[in-house]
Amino acid sequence: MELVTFNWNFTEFLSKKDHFKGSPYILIILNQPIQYPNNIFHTLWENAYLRICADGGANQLYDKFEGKYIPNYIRGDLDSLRDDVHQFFFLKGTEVQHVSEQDSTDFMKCIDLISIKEEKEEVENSSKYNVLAIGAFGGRFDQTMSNIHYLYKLKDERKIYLLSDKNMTFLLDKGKHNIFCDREIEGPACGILPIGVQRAILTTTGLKWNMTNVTTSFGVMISTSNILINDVITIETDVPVIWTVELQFK
Ligand SMILES: Nc1ncnc2c1ncn2[C@@H]1O[C@H](COP(=O)(O)OP(=O)(O)OP(=O)(O)O)[C@@H](O)[C@H]1O
Ligand SMILES: Cc1ncc(C[n+]2csc(CCO)c2C)c(N)n1
Repeated sequence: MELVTFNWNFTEFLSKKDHFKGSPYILIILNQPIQYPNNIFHTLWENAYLRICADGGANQLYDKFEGKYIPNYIRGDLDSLRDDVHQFFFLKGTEVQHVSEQDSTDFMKCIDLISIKEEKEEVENSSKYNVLAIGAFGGRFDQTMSNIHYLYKLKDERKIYLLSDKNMTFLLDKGKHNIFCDREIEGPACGILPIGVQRAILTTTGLKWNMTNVTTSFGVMISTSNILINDVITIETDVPVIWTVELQFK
């Protein structure tokens, strides 16, 4: 059977607003310090169709930029959102949504909001918004793993890019992938992680250590500390795996 081909181009999100031709995306700000250079954050913010803070993500936005950027929504169980930040953004017109349910994270609650809006706007399945979630990796390993878990849960729904200032990560579903890299920003280090699967059979091009029908599996062999050597990386996988690449903003 013909394998599905997917194309990925993260750096299109970094083109200046007037030149942005990528698919529309929604920016979710998670609760980790915002450490991008200001111009990079500004571009990610400006290019986004909507901006949502997951609970304490609003504290990070407020502390870093002192109210220069006003999100459309703050959503979560609101156990991390500070009162002063709540009050400030509320008065500036942000819609603050309290969802008390304790079986999904604030990140997932933000994705739920996107689905609710898409349903209302009658967005077709093929045009669902991509998501760029910043602050996805950091102190707590359970939070980091939960963010990755949602890549699996939502893989048939939309493209989700998990970001920190040092990493960019997304899920490669079963099939063929062309990953277009801007090596001024992405790499050199990268990895392909067979998380959530027994094993993955991988074939790659564009890496220093390529694989041809290699079985990778935790406890046996996984490809980490690999190196980008082309601007286009191709990866074929028989099951979903995680692609991760380091970022360097100069
Ligand atoms: N240390 C971390 N590493 C990675 N992601 C994080 C971390 N801390 C928070 N996040 C992300 O930010 C979101 C909002 O986090 P926040 O700290 O405001 O709420 P929380 O109550 O600790 O988390 P939750 O209720 O979602 O479990 C989380 O859902 C998660 O996706
Ligand atoms: C088996 C199981 N483990 C942990 C939690 C707790 N939990 C999961 S997500 C979340 C965050 C809510 O903002 C919390 C508290 C649960 N419900 N079920």
